[in-house]
Amino acid sequence: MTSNSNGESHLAIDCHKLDFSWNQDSELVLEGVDLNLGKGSRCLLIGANGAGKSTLLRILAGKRLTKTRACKILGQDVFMNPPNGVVYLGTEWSTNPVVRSDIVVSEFLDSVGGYRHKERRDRLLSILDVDLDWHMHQISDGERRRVQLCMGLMTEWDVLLLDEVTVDLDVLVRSDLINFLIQETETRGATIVYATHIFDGLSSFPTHICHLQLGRTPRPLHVWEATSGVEDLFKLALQWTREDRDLRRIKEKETGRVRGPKKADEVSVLQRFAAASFDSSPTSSYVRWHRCLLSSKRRKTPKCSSKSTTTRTDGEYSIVSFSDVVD
Ligand SMILES: Nc1ncnc2c1ncn2[C@@H]1O[C@H](COP(=O)(O)OP(=O)(O)OP(=O)(O)O)[C@@H](O)[C@H]1O
Repeated sequence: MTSNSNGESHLAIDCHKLDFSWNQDSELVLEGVDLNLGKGSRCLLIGANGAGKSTLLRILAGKRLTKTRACKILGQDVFMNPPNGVVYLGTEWSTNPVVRSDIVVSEFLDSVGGYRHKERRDRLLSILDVDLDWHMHQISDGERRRVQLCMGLMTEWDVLLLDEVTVDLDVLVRSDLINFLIQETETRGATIVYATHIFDGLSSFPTHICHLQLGRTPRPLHVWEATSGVEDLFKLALQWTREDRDLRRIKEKETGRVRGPKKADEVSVLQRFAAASFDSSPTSSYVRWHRCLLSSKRRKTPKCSSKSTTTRTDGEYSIVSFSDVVD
């Protein structure tokens, strides 16, 4: 780690050869990931779906334990000794029932300390165009996102970890927010890592771009030229994501895994049933499907109204004509 004469780290984020797997015996989801960012950096995290971006951000936020102590923020271990001033904002927040309950925004923000940061809170309320009188259960997804951003950004953070949280903002609010974030890094030396697939309005945002390829960082951090346009950003992301897909296909072929449609003989009985009967009346078919499952569990053999249309295959019932099955 780079440090000054006082032993303080120059790096806001110092992640070295990070490995992570979800279970002890499962494949590594992150392997040898390196991410070193100086204070004041703004890094876009780019990679295909499933590359590990959210996992990495959550590890940096100290929300997931890793076997090795590979990640430091502001010189401190992100899990064992997490530093103050790290804010993580992810998409899962909006699905929490609490933030969809009948609570007024002003009370909600006060409950997380908004009154202590009134000046910043008021600035963010203007930027994010938030009405303090909104009720959380009566606002749109984008409006709820704005409240989340206001809540998360009210305190003076040193490191901000963003996971796709600006995609549902309207273009004006998004643009004002991006300008606010740039200002925060330039005036206070705060650092941002932002995982996104949407690059509109972001060409002036990054100082660096990190490519996360199937859980690895295959190339050094890309230094972004402030003069480059959004098309350059999009082209770069497209090129990297194509590489990711080609590599993934090679890897999957090696292990015999294939995406897309399966061969006919691999399609399960129930899938065949679903395809055959959902076209006419999905709801009643669904109900009948459940009834059949229940009756097959209860009576071992589903009862059929007319000729016997069931045969047993590997402990399951193959339903030839499902409309014949009655409760
Ligand atoms: N709770 C979990 N248990 C097991 N595997 C998981 C879990 N959550 C995610 N994964 C797997 O970890 C890998 C990385 O997921 P992650 O959500 O970090 O990807 P991502 O790059 O953020 O994707 P996206 O762009 O779609 O948001 C994926 O293969 C995913 O299937």
